[in-house]
Amino acid sequence: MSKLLRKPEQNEVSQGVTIVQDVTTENSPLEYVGFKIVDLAPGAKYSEVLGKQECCIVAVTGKINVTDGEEVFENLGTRESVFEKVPTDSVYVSNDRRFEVEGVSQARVALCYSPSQKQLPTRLIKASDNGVENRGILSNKRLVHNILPDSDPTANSLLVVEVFTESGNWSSYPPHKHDRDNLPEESFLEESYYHEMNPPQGFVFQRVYTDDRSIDETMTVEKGDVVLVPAGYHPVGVPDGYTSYYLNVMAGPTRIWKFYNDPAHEWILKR
Ligand SMILES: O=C(O)C[C@@H](O)[C@H](O)C(=O)CO
Repeated sequence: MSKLLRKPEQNEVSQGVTIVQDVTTENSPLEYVGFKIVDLAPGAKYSEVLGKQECCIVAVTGKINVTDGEEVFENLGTRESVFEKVPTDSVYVSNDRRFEVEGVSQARVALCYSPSQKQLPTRLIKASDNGVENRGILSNKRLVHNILPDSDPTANSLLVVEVFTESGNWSSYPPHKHDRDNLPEESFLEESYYHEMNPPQGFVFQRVYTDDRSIDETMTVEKGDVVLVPAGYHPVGVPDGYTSYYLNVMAGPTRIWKFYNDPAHEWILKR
C-alpha cells in the first residue's frame, strides 16, 4: 500500500459534517503540513481550537460563513465546481485562536495547517486577492491561483496555491523539488496535493521520487485523493480528455518557495 496516497473517506462526525481527508503530523510522514477536507451540509457547523497551528480555510466549493470568535465573514465561496476556474475566498486564522465554519449551501472546505508560534491577525483572503498566473508552454501549460504565496506576509509558515492543468499537459514539471534547507539555492518545504478531475471519473499520474530513489512512487490519482510529498520531485501528468485541479499546501522551516529542477529533465525548459 502506498505511504503517500490518501483515498477520500466519508467520516460523518456530526450531522451534516463529513471529514473526507484528514492528514495530520501524527498520521503522516509530514512534520510541517496538515490538511483536512470537510464537507458541510447547509446549516451544519464545524469548529476547532487551533493550539500551536495556523490554518488557512479555503472555500473549495459552495458557500460558507467563517468566524474566529471575533470577526465574522459571511457568504464566502465563489463556485459550485472548481472547474469554473475562478479564484475562491479563504480565511487565515492564526495559532492559539479558534474558528467555526458553517455551510450556507452544500460546501466543500479545505483546512490547511502548519505549526506556528507567533500570533498574527485573522485575514480574509478574497477571491480578488488571488494572484492569477499562466505558466508554461507546449504541453506544460497550467493556470495558477496564488492564495497564500511567499510574497504575502499573512502567515508564519503556510503557502497555499491552486493549479489547473489542461488535458494532455504536465505540471510541477519539469520535475522539481524543495527538500533541502539550503537557501538561496533551495528551500525545505513539505507539500500536500488535494486532487480533482473533470470529468470526475478521470485520473492523473503523480510520481514522487528523490535523487537516491529512497522514495520513488508513481501513483494513479483519482478525485478526492491526497498525495503527500515529504521530499523529492513531484511531477503530475494529465491524460487526454481530462482537466486536473489540485490544491497545494506547503510549509517548512523558512517561508520561501525556492525549488530545484531535476537536472536530468531541466532541458525541457530550454525548448
Ligand atoms: O507550476 C506548477 O506546475 C505548480 C507547482 O509549482 C506546484 O504548485 C508545486 O509543485 C509547488 O512546489
